[in-house]
Amino acid sequence: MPSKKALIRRPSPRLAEGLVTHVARTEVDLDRAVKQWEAYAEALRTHGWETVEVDPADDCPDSVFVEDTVVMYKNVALITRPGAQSRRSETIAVEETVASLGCSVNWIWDPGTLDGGDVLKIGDTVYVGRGGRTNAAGVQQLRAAFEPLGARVVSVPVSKVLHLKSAVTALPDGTVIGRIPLMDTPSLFGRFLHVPEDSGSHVVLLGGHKLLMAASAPKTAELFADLGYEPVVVDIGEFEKLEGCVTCLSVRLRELYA
Ligand SMILES: NC(=O)NCCC[C@H](N)C(=O)O
Repeated sequence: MPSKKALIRRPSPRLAEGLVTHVARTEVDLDRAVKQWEAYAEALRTHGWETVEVDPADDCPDSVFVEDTVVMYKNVALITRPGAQSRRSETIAVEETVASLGCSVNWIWDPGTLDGGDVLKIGDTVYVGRGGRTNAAGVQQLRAAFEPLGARVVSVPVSKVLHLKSAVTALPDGTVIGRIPLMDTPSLFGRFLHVPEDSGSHVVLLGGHKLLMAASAPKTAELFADLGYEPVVVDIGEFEKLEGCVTCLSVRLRELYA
């Protein structure tokens, strides 16, 4: 049965210590970040999503990026084993939350590593980025978890950005959107639309024609509006300083049976 729940996680007081890999570190304003996170959560609720807060992990600077800790396929929650050691304990409370919501739970095990930001689902095709955070064993374990449920798993090399979804996401009709210079192998994706801004590559599908997008991509928002979509714009500038994007701040649970 379709559900509209979205996991979110309050920023840690140590957010400013979050990892940076492909960008230079700039100072993060925690108060502003908390306000941006609250507005992000409000945007989800305004557009019909019930937000479910995972207990905060105050000692984990990157815990607000909850997407990296769990991948949903149907009603199965695959608890990840994040590629960055400092993020491993983030999964504990996430597992408790998804189990309490009635998900079936599965896990990525050592030696596998996988970040949810590397997983892009388009219908039953599950693209997985093999890059800085997700290794070959993680890809194999993802296949083993989801292919028996009907998924077709396509692995994609990622070397230029943090995660696969730092470079590409998809519109409701399945068109992949992104920036060719950020992609290792654009030819792996079928229908592709090049967007004018790096952060325009990221959309969260809110339902219908609504796309949650970052305020830092105004030209892309204009392009999508012109294509008949309805951009819902949020300022996530403090999270972008840590290589976060709109996708990584929530996990939508659409097929719960509870
Ligand atoms: N899925 C995502 O895009 N996650 C962003 C994670 C950013 C965090 N600073 C990290 O490096 O892990």
